[in-house]
Amino acid sequence: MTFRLEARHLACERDDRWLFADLDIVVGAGEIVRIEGPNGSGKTTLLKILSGQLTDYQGELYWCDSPMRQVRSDFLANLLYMGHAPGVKAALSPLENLAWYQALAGESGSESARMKALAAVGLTGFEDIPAAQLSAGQQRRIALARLELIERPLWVLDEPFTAIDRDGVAELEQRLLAHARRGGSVLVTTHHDLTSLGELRRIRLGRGVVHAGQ
Ligand SMILES: Nc1ncnc2c1ncn2[C@@H]1O[C@H](COP(=O)(O)OP(=O)(O)OP(=O)(O)O)[C@@H](O)[C@H]1O
Repeated sequence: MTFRLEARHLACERDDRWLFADLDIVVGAGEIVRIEGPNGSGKTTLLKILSGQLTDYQGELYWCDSPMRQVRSDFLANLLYMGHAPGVKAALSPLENLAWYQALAGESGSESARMKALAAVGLTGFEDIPAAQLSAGQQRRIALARLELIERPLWVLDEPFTAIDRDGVAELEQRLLAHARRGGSVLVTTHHDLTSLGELRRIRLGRGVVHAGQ
């Protein structure tokens, strides 16, 4: 699996303030890259630009060395994006939510695969309970089950550890590591330490000042 997401001279302005400017990013197979910065520094905005959800920016995006606008559907077929809200339908059970995610991804999948994914995130026994009746951490775990269920090489994860307990954080860290070791890559924002992942590539955003680097 070889692939490469690249941003060149990326810049984005909000309310007459540059969130970042002249930002160069390359993410290749097997890499975990952490986007850092204080609240309001532009992490979510950057992830939305990199995942093709926002177009009001300057600079160029490339997927596997081709301009993004020429290969957008190929890029999206390789992307799994998780926003900072869990994106769970409250009236649906965990099993139904996973079927919904699969439908959105253009996949049908089997119930046994969905059960396995829910077991992997600690939701065995809760498969048929409406998500509205589950805790915030359990709802987040439904969303995280996507990482088990839908195979995509590039993960873009905005605060995936929110509401997750300590054991869950450790498990998710290992999941990110395993994905990178299999040749996948991860772009992640988090306020957690991620100590078990060792030295990560970091991109630091600051208030109106850009600190980009390894
Ligand atoms: N659609 C929008 N219109 C105008 N301003 C916006 C919009 N979206 C975000 N902003 C502003 O851009 C700035 C960056 O927001 P963003 O959500 O990217 O920050 P963040 O680093 O992810 O913050 P946090 O750590 O709090 O999640 C904020 O000041 C926000 O108010």
